[in-house]
Amino acid sequence: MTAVLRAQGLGKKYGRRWALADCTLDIPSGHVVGLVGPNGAGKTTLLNIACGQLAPTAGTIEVLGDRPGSGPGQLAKVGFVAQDTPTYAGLTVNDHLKLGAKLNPRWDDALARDRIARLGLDPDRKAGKLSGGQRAQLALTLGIAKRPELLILDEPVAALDPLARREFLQILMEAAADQQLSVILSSHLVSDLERSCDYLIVLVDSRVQMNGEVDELLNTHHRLTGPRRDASRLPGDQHVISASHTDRQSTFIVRTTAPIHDPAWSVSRVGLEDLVLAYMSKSAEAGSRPVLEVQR
Ligand SMILES: Nc1ncnc2c1ncn2[C@@H]1O[C@H](COP(=O)(O)OP(=O)(O)OP(=O)(O)O)[C@@H](O)[C@H]1O
Repeated sequence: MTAVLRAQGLGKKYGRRWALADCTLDIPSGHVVGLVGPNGAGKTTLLNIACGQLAPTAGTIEVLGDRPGSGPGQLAKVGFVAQDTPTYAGLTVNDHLKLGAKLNPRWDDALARDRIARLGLDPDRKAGKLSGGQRAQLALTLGIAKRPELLILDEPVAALDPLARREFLQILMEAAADQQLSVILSSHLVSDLERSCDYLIVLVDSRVQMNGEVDELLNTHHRLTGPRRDASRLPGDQHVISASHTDRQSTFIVRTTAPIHDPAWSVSRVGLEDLVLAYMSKSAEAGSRPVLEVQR
């Protein structure tokens, strides 16, 4: 399957500090990809590089087989909705659609107008007079009607109420299914990503800590609970992601593709949110950063 994004040793440095370091990813097409990580982890940096707005300091990146922003053909294939879902305050909804039609060679006007009608947005209303949620929906409509092969969204739901968030993600998932669109979406809200994404990247402290298809990640991570034991006594093929102990009991989250036969352990599945938190905690313990607060 073609890679939607392929990065090798990708990095971006501001002054002496790496905003993104040694990032190697190979994301197959046809996925809704969730990108999660604490504030300052490097998510926006990665997404800005992927859409061609930032040049990397190190490494290579290909998006849909080309260097990001390498020409009109590549730009037409990639849609980007930036973090603050930018719209032009002085232009009406209708003006935005006309602008979209002018600027995008694959523009689907019928789709754009249908979505605006479904959302109940007044075409004559200026974007500056829309609510934050309505502006986000307008920005998403522009992104979808551009008919890109890849739509990149940087925290698009941050300002939305829970219902608007759900509707927004619903529209996104419908578009991904109907248009065979690949999506990369950053968010702090793991529960939203759990509902909408089938591929996950966890980025902490400028580095990719975990990435892969959600089903595969859930199938290869296990919570082991049993009599207290040191992590060094676990089999070598059980990679320990997190460990906690009481006087008598140990709980580990491990990653392994091998079956777990040890009868001392009670083995259970790990939910996506716990898994994300385990990787974030692991990274926070290794460094000095606080763990991200994951909101519900
Ligand atoms: N223009 C810039 N100049 C200097 N440093 C920057 C610049 N942009 C980002 N950084 C730094 O790079 C790091 C990564 O920032 P980035 O915006 O990519 O993180 P993020 O994961 O998107 O964070 P958030 O969740 O808060 O949006 C941070 O330490 C940030 O301070």
